[in-house]
Amino acid sequence: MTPQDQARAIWQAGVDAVGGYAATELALRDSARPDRILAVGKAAAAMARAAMDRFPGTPCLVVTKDGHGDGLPEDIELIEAAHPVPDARSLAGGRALCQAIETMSKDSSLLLLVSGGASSLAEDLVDGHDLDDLTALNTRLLAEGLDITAMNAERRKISHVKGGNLLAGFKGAHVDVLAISDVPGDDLMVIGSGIGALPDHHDFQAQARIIASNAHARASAANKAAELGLDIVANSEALHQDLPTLATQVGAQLRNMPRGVLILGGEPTVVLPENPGQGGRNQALALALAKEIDGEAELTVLVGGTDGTDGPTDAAGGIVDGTTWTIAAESFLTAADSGSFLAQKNALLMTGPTGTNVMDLLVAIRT
Ligand SMILES: Nc1ncnc2c1ncn2[C@@H]1O[C@H](COP(=O)(O)OP(=O)(O)OP(=O)(O)O)[C@@H](O)[C@H]1O
Ligand SMILES: O=C(O)[C@H](O)CO
Repeated sequence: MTPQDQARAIWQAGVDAVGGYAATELALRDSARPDRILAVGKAAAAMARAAMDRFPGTPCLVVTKDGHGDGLPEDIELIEAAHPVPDARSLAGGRALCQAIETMSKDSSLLLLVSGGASSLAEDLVDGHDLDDLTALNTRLLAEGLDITAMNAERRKISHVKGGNLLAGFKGAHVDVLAISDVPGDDLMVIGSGIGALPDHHDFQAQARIIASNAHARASAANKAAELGLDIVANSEALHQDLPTLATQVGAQLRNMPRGVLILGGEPTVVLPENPGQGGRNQALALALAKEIDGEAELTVLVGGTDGTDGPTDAAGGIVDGTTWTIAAESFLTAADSGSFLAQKNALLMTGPTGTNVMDLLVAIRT
């Protein structure tokens, strides 16, 4: 196995361990049949499939990202919408979720399946705001280098579904919320801007559980590395700063690491130029790290979004080594066009939607 194959296998083991289907299936093992299933987020289709296999025939609505609902059975109602910047279908998704909840009867029970991406995919705006405001807000937030906690605090301010507002409309008896976390601290008020958060005051019985997270993925990635006979040099959720700072820090860590595997999770923040090129956080970090490890023949670094789609691209991330960087790469890095450079070098990580979303995962190997 080449170091590149090993890095791919370790990353994939991490992602597989937090698959939306398996995590939901496990979580529902002892649950009673709900009257309605609603699923929203990038992992919504996988989570809904598991719920429908467990409770066939239950009315089910999935609101997910374009292409992420492919192949869903016809008895599941599907709304696909834009991500990371919402579109009119996001408003349709938000309204459909609200309507589904508001029409539930007094003694009914709801299963709500939440995963990251929901902030963009489902929205119902408070009075005085329209789609133009929504897209402008999101475009600005995505370019400003804010972390997800700060970004989602802004998104909640104009939303009728976020911050516990969706479940505030539930007049039934019981709600079970299962969430896959793609935020630091696994806070339900931040995942999807709190679309699955419980309102401050409610009369229904409620259970809310985080069923998969970045920590789960990293633990399984580390198990895979051990299985491959590699030493774990470090395993932590450390990717939470702005990209240039992180590239410098992780770059130094990589240059100094002994033989073995380094596993890092998290979500770097990115400040974008006015007209960004083709890329995403993971591709940008991979390319910035290629510069840091230029000439280090024993190092291979894979950086990938666990959802399988990095920024507004089809790639999940990038895989680089000590030979990837060239002088020409500098202008791609500056123009936020890392994807174009990595594509030329055949260094893109392509997985397609993975059925989960637990932030980003970096796997570095020194042979
Ligand atoms: N050309 C680019 N180069 C680098 N980063 C980019 C580029 N275009 C967009 N981004 C970044 O991609 C991120 C949004 O895309 P992505 O879907 O991967 O994020 P996400 O955090 O996984 O979304 P969510 O949290 O809603 O699931 C933002 O951080 C944005 O700044
Ligand atoms: O949708 C969102 O807000 C992010 O993915 C965090 O959950």
